[in-house]
Amino acid sequence: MTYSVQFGDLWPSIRVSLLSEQKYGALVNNFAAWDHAIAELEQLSARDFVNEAFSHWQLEPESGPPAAPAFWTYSPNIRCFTFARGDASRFPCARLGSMGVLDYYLMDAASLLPVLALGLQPGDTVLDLCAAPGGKTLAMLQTGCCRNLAANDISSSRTSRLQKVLHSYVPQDIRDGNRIRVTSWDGRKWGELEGDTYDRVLVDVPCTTDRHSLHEEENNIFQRSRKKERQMLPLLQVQLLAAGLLATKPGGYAVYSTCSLSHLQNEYVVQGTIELLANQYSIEVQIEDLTHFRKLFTDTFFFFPSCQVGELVIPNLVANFGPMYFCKLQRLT
Ligand SMILES: C[S@@+](CC[C@H](N)C(=O)[O-])C[C@H]1O[C@@H](n2cnc3c(N)ncnc32)[C@H](O)[C@@H]1O
Repeated sequence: MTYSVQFGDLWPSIRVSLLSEQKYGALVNNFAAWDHAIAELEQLSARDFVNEAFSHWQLEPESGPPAAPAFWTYSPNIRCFTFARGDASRFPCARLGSMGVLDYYLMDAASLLPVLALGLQPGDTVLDLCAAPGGKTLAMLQTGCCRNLAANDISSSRTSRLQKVLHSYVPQDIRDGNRIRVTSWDGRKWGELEGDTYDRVLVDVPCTTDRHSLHEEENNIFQRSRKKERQMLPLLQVQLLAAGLLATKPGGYAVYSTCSLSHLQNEYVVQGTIELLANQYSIEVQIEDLTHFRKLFTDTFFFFPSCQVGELVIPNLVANFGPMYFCKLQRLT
């Protein structure tokens, strides 16, 4: 009922897509023999939507981002293969390669957009505040940009899943070095723990996980017994985003993301947090315009056309990715 009001004519199509099988992307593991993985994925007629979008932009700059430097603010070295629109093929399971790690990671391709938007640069110190099970952490590691990466999640069982993902995809010498730190703390306290510390912060918050909630009975967030928790979600999201921004260095960037369609959990949280930081901490935060980003990936995803801040990928039967909301913020002071 809420979403039919929020999305109007678009809702029936979003709804039927949410109820249908979702599409995946295969994130190529640069720590494996990636050339083999790419050859295999190309044989399946999948395409690397990230690099295809960038090459298309270079050939036709007038349809791409307004100025060349904007291009380089995307996180580099990420390769993710998807099947074309309308092609509902599935990827085979990832295989263990000669380097002892799996060759690709299957995830909702829209989940890469927050990582691409974060715009990692070589030598960055990075915080992933709500990291488990670790798809986005792995994507950030693929960029080769992280001088240090702190991956945190309050749930110890989910943190174990994150450790397993790292174990399966990242070689031991990189895991054992002091570049990756995995913790299981309450992210809401991060501003007090490590204020003004990180160049880039990802705040991929707990939400109503709309697609998942439609298909999974167990521990469903829409159960009557979890009503209070559900009502408190926007507050928790504001607290986590505020902590993420406090942990960001002045001049650094944070990306807020959810896999919910709800404006209450998306745009309202962003706007509420900006006000909170201004009023309580006199910290100024600016929202980055991602319109060019939407244009860049318009061949792969359907975007909701009327977001006031941030971008929202909406599920569609021929490109059944998302939902994924993301908003990029720069901490100015
Ligand atoms: C959407 S999931 C993160 C998905 C992850 N970023 C990925 O790409 O695989 C949200 C996560 O937030 C965690 N979480 C919930 N409350 C938290 C808190 N107060 N501090 C840190 N993490 C929290 C949950 O345990 C959950 O794993």
